[in-house]
Amino acid sequence: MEKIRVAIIGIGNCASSLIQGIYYYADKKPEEAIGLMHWEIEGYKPSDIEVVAAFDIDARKVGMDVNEAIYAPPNCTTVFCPDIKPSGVKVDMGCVLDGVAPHMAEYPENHTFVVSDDSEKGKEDIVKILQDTGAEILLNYLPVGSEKAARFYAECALDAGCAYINCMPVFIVSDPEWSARFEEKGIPMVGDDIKAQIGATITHRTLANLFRDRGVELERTYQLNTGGNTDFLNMLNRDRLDSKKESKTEAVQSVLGERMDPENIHIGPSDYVPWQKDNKLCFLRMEGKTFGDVPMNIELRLSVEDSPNSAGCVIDAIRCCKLALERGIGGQLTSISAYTMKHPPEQFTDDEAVQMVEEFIAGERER
Ligand SMILES: O=P(O)(O)OC[C@H]1O[C@@H](O)[C@H](O)[C@@H](O)[C@@H]1O
Repeated sequence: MEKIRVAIIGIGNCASSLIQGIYYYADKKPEEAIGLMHWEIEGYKPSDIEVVAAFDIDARKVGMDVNEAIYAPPNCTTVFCPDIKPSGVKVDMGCVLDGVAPHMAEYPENHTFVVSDDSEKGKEDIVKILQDTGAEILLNYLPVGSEKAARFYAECALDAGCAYINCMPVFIVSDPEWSARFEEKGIPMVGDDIKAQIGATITHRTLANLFRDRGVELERTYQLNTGGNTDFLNMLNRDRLDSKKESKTEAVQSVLGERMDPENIHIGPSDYVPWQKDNKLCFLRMEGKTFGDVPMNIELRLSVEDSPNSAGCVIDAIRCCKLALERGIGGQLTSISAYTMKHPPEQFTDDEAVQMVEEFIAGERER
């Protein structure tokens, strides 16, 4: 099978889980493969993904082989595939822009953040690397709040002719102007903001759907999230959270039909607890009224390792993106975006999205 050539921006925990997964599933038989939504997508297995370029700005990773950088601090996710051989792909210094929150340098030792003193790359350098390495897909794992950097790399993807998968909450794929530019060039895009396999968002959406289907009005709800990875540390800076909150809230609101009064819905990252490392806890409460106007509520606590939970969706987004490249489809990929992203171009229920993805894979729907 032909390889799917991917370039990654941000070699943090999410990239670590994804790359570990590529190797982890390589020597598995389909019947042994646990944790995948699809073993094969039109013949593409997880191990058909190849990382051909990598960008970061942290001195602890730049210059290192990408297969070693995935275990370097501050990465702290579970290692389920140790001792991966070097790939020969070095982590290149990227472009900083707003990719680092100012408070990052102030945090405890394992998070002490030092920007590499390698010279920053400009757009032309990055486009050249993408072209020289034959990258077909550019995967964006920048930190929440990197509005300028996310758009900068999207421009690089456009110039290099690479598909763009946007795993974080800057609205690019869901923006019709950006999508039109990608469509014009025949380049597909998937986004925005990854929705984990069994994460806070899909759990909250599923329960909201249940309330709606069973005629129970959801009157008040919150979703509080804590974690100890760099994502949660970064999100201590409230100024970086606008699009994150919008993405997460809209993902739940969209299932309800009627919009809730913003006072009655509170969803967002809530605190950084260093010892939790990549373990994310989500505390959910939903209050409603059943038959006869009688009140009820649900309290739920979800505990997941954040990054493998994200990789389980990205592994399918990459393979669907490859199908679009082969089929010459440019612009927003509606079905896989609705299935794997919190803020897709168009929201569908998760049941509808799963069906749409199967139709897309089978070639029965264009996007
Ligand atoms: O649990 P949710 O709401 O689906 O969100 C999950 C994802 O949200 C993203 O914003 C994080 O960067 C990922 O690490 C994470 O897996």
